[in-house]
Amino acid sequence: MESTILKSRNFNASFGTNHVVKNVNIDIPRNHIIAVMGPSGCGKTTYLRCINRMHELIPGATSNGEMKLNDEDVYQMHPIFVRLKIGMVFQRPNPFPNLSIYDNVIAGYKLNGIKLPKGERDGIVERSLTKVALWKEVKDSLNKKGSFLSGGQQQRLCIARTVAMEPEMILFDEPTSALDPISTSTVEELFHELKANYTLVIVTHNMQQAARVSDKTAFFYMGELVEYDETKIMFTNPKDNRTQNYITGRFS
Ligand SMILES: Nc1ncnc2c1ncn2[C@@H]1O[C@H](COP(=O)(O)OP(=O)(O)OP(=O)(O)O)[C@@H](O)[C@H]1O
Repeated sequence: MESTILKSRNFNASFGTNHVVKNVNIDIPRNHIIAVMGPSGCGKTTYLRCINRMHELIPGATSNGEMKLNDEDVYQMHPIFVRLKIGMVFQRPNPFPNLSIYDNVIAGYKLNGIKLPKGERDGIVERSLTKVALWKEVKDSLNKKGSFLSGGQQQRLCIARTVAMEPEMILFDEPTSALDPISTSTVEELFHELKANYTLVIVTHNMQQAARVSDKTAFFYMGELVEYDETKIMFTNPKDNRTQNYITGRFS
């Protein structure tokens, strides 16, 4: 049976007096891919950053409402623990430029002061790079800097860095918008493989991508979650006129 991993109730977020996420109610099922789409400035990224408590890092940013991971209140947990359980991958691949590929994968452990025996570290590096289909490409150059890789490989390295921490959910903020079409399709294929072990929430401006990769789609408009349904339904038979207008390109 489908179980809910993340639940928001009446969730709001603001920057000072600018109320940008309004009363969002959503249930995200485990091991699903959720696409979040909507016009520029509608609060997609802000909502994503509320899920793993990154929003509060911005001075003047506030939020309220319920956000539960496996029925535990995310806002009662230690934020570092939340960010380990709910990893994030950004628009531009951001490997640490001075670290080797190997050290990039285990960077989360080092940053959190977690010391692991060499054998365990080696295992994590190999498993994480294998999960993102990068192991074969880089296994003989693990000591090279991550910045030597192509853009698409760098993004997969960033995903490996997130996966290495064994999160339950991974949030992606326009993860392929800086990539060429071939790298984009490699990353999209990867989403399907990652779904077996993780729940993915992907903010994307690319409607074709949302249609190709996601199980469910959430449409945001002016801070509200206007519609949230099976992706097939969202793209063929949306219930709200605003969703209909957006997917037919009447506004962007
Ligand atoms: N750091 C910030 N400080 C103040 N206001 C911000 C900040 N980041 C975003 N905003 C404002 O919050 C609103 C929502 O922005 P957000 O980035 O969440 O939208 P978005 O839907 O992700 O947009 P885009 O698709 O363009 O990335 C916008 O009005 C934006 O100007």
